Amino acid sequence: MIVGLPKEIKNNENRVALTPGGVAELVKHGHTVYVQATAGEGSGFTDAEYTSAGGTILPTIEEVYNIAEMIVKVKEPIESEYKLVKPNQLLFTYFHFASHKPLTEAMVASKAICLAYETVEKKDRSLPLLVPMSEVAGRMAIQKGANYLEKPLGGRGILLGGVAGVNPAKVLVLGGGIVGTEAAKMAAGLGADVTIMDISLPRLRYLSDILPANVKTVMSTTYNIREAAKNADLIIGAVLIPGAKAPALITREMLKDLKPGAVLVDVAVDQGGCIETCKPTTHENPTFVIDGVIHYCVANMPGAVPYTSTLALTNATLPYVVKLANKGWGDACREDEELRKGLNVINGQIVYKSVADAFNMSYSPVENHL
Ligand SMILES: NC(=O)C1=CN([C@@H]2O[C@H](COP(=O)(O)OP(=O)(O)OC[C@H]3O[C@@H](n4cnc5c(N)ncnc54)[C@H](O)[C@@H]3O)[C@@H](O)[C@H]2O)C=CC1
Ligand SMILES: CC(=O)C(=O)O
Ligand SMILES: [Mg+2]
Repeated sequence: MIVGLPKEIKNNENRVALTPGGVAELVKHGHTVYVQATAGEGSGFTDAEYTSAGGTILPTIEEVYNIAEMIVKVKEPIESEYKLVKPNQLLFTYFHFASHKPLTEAMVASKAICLAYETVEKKDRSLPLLVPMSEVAGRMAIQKGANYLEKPLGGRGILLGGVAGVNPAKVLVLGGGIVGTEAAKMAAGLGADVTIMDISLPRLRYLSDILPANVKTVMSTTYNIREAAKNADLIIGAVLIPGAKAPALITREMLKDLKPGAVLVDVAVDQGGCIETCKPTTHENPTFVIDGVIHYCVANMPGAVPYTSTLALTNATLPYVVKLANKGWGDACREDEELRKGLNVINGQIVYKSVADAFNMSYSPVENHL
């Protein structure tokens, strides 16, 4: 198969979807890989390394999209890329469709095959291609939150861990999945007073077992969220309903009861956010303030730490990339239920129910296309 590796063009997105090692693996299986010039630069990989791994460098993004049967990316195509996507071309990347109608409409119109990293799902319901980036973003959320709590950046001026004789900051984590667990661990490690909420009692039991004593587990209900939010210095949004738009757990109306200078980090922003006032921001301009509360809503947080994120992401994606290249998307998805769950758009039809539901668009079960 002819595989294309474009350079990411989202704001401050420094990751790349294949390392030179990944290219070598595809070449070993008989595939041809075209790499856009400087695609790996942000992650520390030179064009020469891709060439010696067996890849061919192309100067422009247009040439890469034009020649490739499968495009392997990190982030969803942005507007300038929509016109480059071809009918029957396979795109394997994060899409987060349910939070972005224009992207959904553009990919439907393109008649391409969109296989989304974030909905590839194992039998145990875990999301193997989301996990590594959620680990990164969960850990980063506390670094960012601690930073924006500093007075010169507009925050309350409280140190997460406090010091001897002074109370630590209160951190509220909404959602106890991968992002939430990593955030709670980091905040606890810094000595904060942490509360983590989830709607799953078995998950809360597990978290209560593994997390240290300065993390309390609490059932996620509107009442409990409202009470905990009033006292929180830092709130992390980390809920997910796979493929669907996130529920608004912190509403516009709750903001007036929050502490002035409190910080909200809505990691779930890529699925629309679980804080009603959240809208996507960029690494260049990451925050905005409403009612005296700082909002940090960067939709590609791991893009800022590409030396960690590119390796973590490609460790997880490469086996699936090789399988798709070896078998083609049809056979690969027929045989492999995990990959089949990743199919969101096929040839002009939405085949993932919660994406269709998010926009009241028509839905066509994936089985009709395999
Ligand atoms: N902004 C960024 O750069 C990044 C964003 N993300 C996003 O972070 C979000 C979370 O991802 P993961 O932790 O991997 O998901 P996950 O599936 O591991 O965890 C989500 C948790 O939310 C819980 N949940 C669902 N509804 C809830 C409610 N009403 N109240 C409390 N908990 C609720 C679920 O029970 C589950 O435990 C996703 O939207 C993901 O795309 C992930 C990585 C990077
Ligand atoms: C998961 C995701 O959206 C990211 O890593 O940017
Ligand atoms: Mg994202």
